Amino acid sequence: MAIMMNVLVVEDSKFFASVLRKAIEDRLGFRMVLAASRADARLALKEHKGSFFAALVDLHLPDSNEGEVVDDVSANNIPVIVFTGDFNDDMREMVLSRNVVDYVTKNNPGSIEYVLAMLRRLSTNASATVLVVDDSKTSRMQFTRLLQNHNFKVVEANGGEEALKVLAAHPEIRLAIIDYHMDGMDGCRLTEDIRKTRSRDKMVIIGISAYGSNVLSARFMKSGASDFINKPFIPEELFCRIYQNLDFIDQIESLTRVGISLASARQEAERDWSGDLASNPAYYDQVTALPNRRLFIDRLGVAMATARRTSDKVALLLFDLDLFKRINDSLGHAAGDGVLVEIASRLTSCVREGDTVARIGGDEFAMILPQATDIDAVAKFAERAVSMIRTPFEVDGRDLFVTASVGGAVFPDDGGDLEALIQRAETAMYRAKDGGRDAFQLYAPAMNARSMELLSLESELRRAVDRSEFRLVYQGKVDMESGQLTGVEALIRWQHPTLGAIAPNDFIPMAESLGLISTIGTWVLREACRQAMEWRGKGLPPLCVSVNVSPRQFRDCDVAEIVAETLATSGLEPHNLELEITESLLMQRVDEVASVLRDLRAIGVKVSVDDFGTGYSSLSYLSRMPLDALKIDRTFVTDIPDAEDAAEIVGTIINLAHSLKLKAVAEGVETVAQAMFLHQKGCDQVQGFLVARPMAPAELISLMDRRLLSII
Ligand SMILES: Nc1nc2c(ncn2[C@@H]2O[C@@H]3COP(=O)(O)O[C@H]4[C@@H](O)[C@H](n5cnc6c(=O)[nH]c(N)nc65)O[C@@H]4COP(=O)(O)O[C@H]3[C@H]2O)c(=O)[nH]1
Repeated sequence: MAIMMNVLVVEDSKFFASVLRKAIEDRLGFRMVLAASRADARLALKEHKGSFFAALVDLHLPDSNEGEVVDDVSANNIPVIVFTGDFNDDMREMVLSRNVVDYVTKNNPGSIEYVLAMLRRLSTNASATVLVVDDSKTSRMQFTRLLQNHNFKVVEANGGEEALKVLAAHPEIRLAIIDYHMDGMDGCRLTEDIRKTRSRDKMVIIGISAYGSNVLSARFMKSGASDFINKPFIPEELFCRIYQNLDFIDQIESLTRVGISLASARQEAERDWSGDLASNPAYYDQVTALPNRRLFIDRLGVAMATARRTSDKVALLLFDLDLFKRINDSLGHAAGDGVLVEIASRLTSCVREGDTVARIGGDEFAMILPQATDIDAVAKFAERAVSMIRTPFEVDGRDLFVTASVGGAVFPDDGGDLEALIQRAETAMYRAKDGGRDAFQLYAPAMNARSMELLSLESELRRAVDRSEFRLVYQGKVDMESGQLTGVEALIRWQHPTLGAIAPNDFIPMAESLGLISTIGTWVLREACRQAMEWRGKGLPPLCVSVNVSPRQFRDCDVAEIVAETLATSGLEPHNLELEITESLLMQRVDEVASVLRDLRAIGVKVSVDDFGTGYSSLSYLSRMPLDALKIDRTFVTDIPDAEDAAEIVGTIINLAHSLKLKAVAEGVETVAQAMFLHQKGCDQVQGFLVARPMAPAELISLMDRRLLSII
């Protein structure tokens, strides 16, 4: 079917409309259909149904609220670029929550050029087909939705074998996104098989995995993948990689058209860029101008080969920024990019000539230090780098604190080949994270056994759901005035057949990235409500039971509906159920989340914000959300009463909660001194080892009529 190259422009300024018409029609040769109001836009969508490949939408229109036209256009499956005057934070959040392709501020220099480049890209996408290979239907659907937002045509395959058949039937496919973990043929095998077909040597293949990023990335690249992304990722990262790779292949294709072979075309393309190497998107990250993952793998290979000849050592350091996603979620991607640029410049400033600093993933950096004979010096250097990252810096007028977990491994002592060395450095990095983050850890052989265990956990986690290997423990919450139990928090444990009880921090992130969290979360909710009713059946007083709900559950299923259904089935009164949500959820897709929270409030269920203080909540959002309590994060409670900063923060959160008419709950209370400080500051409830450890349901019964805390 021929694609009509029409662009819908919803714009009430005659000046901008005429500038855009000139640019879109004269320079790009597309037809522009203008609508000066929401009413006009609706008419145009009806009259020209199916003919728009993109829409440019101004948010300030005489007859609509911000966002309404975006919704009208998106409902017709047309990719939207928001093109508007000044943006404030609320508008940015609103736009991002609607999955628009991008937003552009009209008066910025170069904004028209940028819009034209995007329209050109969207028109090309309209004829480009992408293959998504994943054996999880939810993941496939998510990729498809994202790609269709950018105008790509998408075909899906449920596994390796099906993918090969689809490729044979669709020669037009230019790009494949392939998950690593699939039953039968894994993603790397599939990539190898695809590359064996001559006609597919120029296809872009992007490998995806939820776990074990750097080792797998090396494996994927060796199998012939063009790039690799770690799940979870932000859509911007995915599209940045897709476009960089498609652009690179376009350059190669234009060279091969004039008779140059693929290998020499690659060299040619590199030479072409050599004047300004750092802007070559195939090898350099476009945000920080550092070498990207592809060039990093290449340089590490060269450093190791050289060291093998000269009997030298090479140190590899992997940096993972702690909780970086929160900065992106809360402050926006521009602030996130600012942080990355600053970190890149700090890391670059401390290396010697011949060392490599690379950005190898969304929040991952790497350093290659050749001739690293003195391991103590490497460790000292890495610790200095960790403390440099920790120094606060200003982004958009705010002071931000970023920390990194760093793992190091040395060639050839810790690993004799690329894959092994990366895997060891990564294992050490995870150990630094597990140990409390903001630290450097050098690889030690004993770590490997644990990391191999965790890798194999992934497939077992899928099976654990069917085999009912989960159980819940309950931790009491105590009222500060009466000292009595007021409620319990349900905490999940995975009872692994050989490894024993596994803590949630070791598998919940994995469950989230594997798309299993909704199934697990629904089980937790049902089991907690059932348990609450069982206690009641034994004649115990009613207790409010709290359940953690991960942000992914809000995205993947209708939480309010599941809650209503569970309450109806179990018979638990709504006011005896509380959902604990994360602070970062409040900052994502604000309107959608607020509406689910309102539905929950209408049912009568309570909602509290967990780990409060670790994100960057905006007060305006907080006051708009129907909430019941703020739970002060354990990291602050640990440091009270002695550390002044923590004491101040805790006091402020308690006051904030009270001024928003919410309860303040402190978690992780371990000492009497902490409890006394919290009481003095007016905290309403406490939870922590001081009053009760998480325990099995039968044990909890003994606490129910005891005074658990006595402050005065
Ligand atoms: N050091 C110290 N620790 C204390 C103290 N009091 C409580 N804790 C621990 O702090 C965590 C409190 O839960 P959370 O902040 O909601 O943090 C939870 C929650 O975010 C998540 N989680 C647990 N169960 C579920 C679940 O069913 N669904 C989801 N989505 N997440 C869950 O995993 C996190 C960790 O859970 P746990 O390992 O059970 O760890 C629990 C608890 O055992 C104390 O005085 N000192």
